[in-house]
Amino acid sequence: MFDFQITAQSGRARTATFVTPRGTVQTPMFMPVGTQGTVKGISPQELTDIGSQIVLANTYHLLLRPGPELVAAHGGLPGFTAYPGPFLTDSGGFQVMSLGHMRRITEEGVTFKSHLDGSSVYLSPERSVEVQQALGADIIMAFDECPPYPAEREYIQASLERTVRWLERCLTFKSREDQALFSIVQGGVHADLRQQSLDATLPFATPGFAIGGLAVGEGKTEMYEAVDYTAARLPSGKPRYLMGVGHPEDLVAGIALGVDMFDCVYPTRTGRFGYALTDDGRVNMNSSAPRSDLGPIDPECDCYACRHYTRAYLAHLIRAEEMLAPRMLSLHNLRYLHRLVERARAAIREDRYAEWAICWAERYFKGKN
Ligand SMILES: CNc1nc2c(CCNCC3CCCC3)c3nc(N)[nH]c(=O)c3cc2[nH]1
Repeated sequence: MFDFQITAQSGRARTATFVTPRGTVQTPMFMPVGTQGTVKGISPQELTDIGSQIVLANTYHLLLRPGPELVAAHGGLPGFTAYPGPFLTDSGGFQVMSLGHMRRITEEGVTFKSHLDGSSVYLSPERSVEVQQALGADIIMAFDECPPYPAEREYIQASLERTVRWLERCLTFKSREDQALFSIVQGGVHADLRQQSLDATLPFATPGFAIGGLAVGEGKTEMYEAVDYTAARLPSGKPRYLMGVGHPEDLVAGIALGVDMFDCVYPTRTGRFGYALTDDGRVNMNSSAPRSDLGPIDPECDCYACRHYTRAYLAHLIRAEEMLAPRMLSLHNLRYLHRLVERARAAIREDRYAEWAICWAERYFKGKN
């Protein structure tokens, strides 16, 4: 179980298969985000049709509503959502950080106020693992702290040391053998703190490792430098998961640096806002130009929207505030990212990833200044 086998390599980019209890997946992969047990507006059948493999859900949100007991009563997330999985759940650490003022962090854990009704909620390494075991995901995440950006070096260092102590508590408490717990490397944008987090985290030899603490407002250069440094020092025989990333160019760059797994709300969120991803950049479907365009969003895309609808029809739906619009743009954007990583995997297998990535980027950024 959780066997990770590299099948091809091109520079630091690699393709691999990863065995989970609910299916063997191909990496590099993009994982759609289904915060509340649904990828907003997209059905499980549609997710499968567009090539989704692992879907994410969130401990924080599902703990608050409907509660882990109800999900467990369905046999876990697959029974609850009708998506067969595999599933990955985040530990709630990030969401608590992003709640800002509404939380208090101690060595024991974090107390925060529910964003739903203001009630006091408590998360700790043990409670996070307990909830994730009840939710029944195939991959669960260590309860960590993702420091805010910017943050003092001293804070980042103290935080990463606590995150390692929390990791040990997660592993001590964990009782299910059919779930892989991934540890999370922190350290902000400081190479020496990244190294300290690596030195303390690697000995736990978890089935996979995540690069955390990034995509929180630091510049792209700082993010890529931290990803470059960390990914190169994670074991090559285990999956590397870059949390919360990202835009198409971030996936292409991350794969070049040896990252295998990505998640981000971007494709679905920007789709709901009326933006469509293409190889020529992002298209604003809210503007006037698409209204008279009888072509598809992307002639090279095979998704339902691109096979059935013109840009003009979708622009009409947006202006009419019809719910099919955000659904179809989200579906297309997810398919775009799945196709992007499918093409990346093909380029890796042909050992021409660098050439493919440069060619993709030249076209993608041609329209942008
Ligand atoms: C967007 N940027 C970003 N996201 C991060 C996330 C969240 C990743 N996405 C999770 C899904 C979103 C809702 C359902 C699960 C991070 N998560 C953790 N635990 N630790 C990070 O350092 C961490 C760091 C992150 N940076």
